[in-house]
Amino acid sequence: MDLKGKVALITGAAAGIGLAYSEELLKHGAKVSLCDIDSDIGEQIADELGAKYGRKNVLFCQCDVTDYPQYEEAFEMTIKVFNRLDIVINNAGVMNDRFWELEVDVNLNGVIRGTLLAYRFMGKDRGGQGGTIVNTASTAFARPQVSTPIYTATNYAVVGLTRAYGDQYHVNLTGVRSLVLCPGLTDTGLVKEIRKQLMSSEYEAAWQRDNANCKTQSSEHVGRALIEILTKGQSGSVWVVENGQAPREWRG
Ligand SMILES: NC(=O)C1=CN([C@@H]2O[C@H](COP(=O)(O)OP(=O)(O)OC[C@H]3O[C@@H](n4cnc5c(N)ncnc54)[C@H](O)[C@@H]3O)[C@@H](O)[C@H]2O)C=CC1
Ligand SMILES: CCCCCC(=O)CC\C=C/C=C/C=C/[C@@H](O)[C@@H](O)CCCC(=O)O
Repeated sequence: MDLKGKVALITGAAAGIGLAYSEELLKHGAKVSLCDIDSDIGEQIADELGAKYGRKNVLFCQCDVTDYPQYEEAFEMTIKVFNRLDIVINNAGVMNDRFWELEVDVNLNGVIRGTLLAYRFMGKDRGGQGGTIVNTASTAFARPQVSTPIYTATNYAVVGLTRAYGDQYHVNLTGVRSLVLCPGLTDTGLVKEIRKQLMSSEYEAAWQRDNANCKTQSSEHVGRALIEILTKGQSGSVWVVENGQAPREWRG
């Protein structure tokens, strides 16, 4: 896929994996709409990336993915500024099973909102030009993270959503392809104080076991993997990126 001149909207773009996706897309000539709930860091990142890759190529939209009207405004603003939309990356996520309703609202409902909006603004059946949706899930969908059952459930659901919408039936109807990228343990700010992010402090032993054989990879590695997946991923495909290795397609 030639990314030059393409426009991508990325959620959770102010930090971690979303930021790495954004920078990699800019390096490949795309324009990015950085969407994040955190406007202080978001504006700062947009300034930094704008200085590096051209101010006209970077936009920041303050947006909470749990709030449909805010999310809708981010789509409208992106299209108003860049005049097109080609790629939607539903990446914003949290990991805290103690606040499980919020976790489900961000990690699953947020992806559903972003997917419905992507079809509305890019779907050929709705007057759009078609495009690509990339969802971020986690390797926890294939190898349950025992310490965080609810976080694990949201990732299962996102993979199911992507596979169903990724079917050729929806591609024929809308001209929109859907893919899912599942990173393994990645060095970001998702875990701040693990003790407070598990449902019970007794789950800490399970957390240690969950991660015992994982090699932490950088978010830049996941960013580079996105470009490979965008180039060769068929609609409905599921991509695992873990231990700093090249992306591999998961076939069940
Ligand atoms: N770090 C890791 O080891 C892994 C992360 N993932 C997934 O990758 C995605 C990104 O996570 P990381 O970059 O690691 O986390 P991070 O915490 O570094 O970045 C997440 C970003 O999302 C934003 N965000 C949080 N709630 C939001 C909301 N309601 N609306 C809009 N933005 C919101 C945050 O402000 C932050 O900028 C998540 O979906 C996570 O589940 C998947 C597998 C492994
Ligand atoms: C085994 C399944 C891996 C699934 C990966 C996830 O989706 C959840 C990972 C969540 C957060 C990862 C954060 C990584 C942080 C690193 O900076 C590193 O500090 C982690 C250290 C682990 C620990 O504290 O024991």
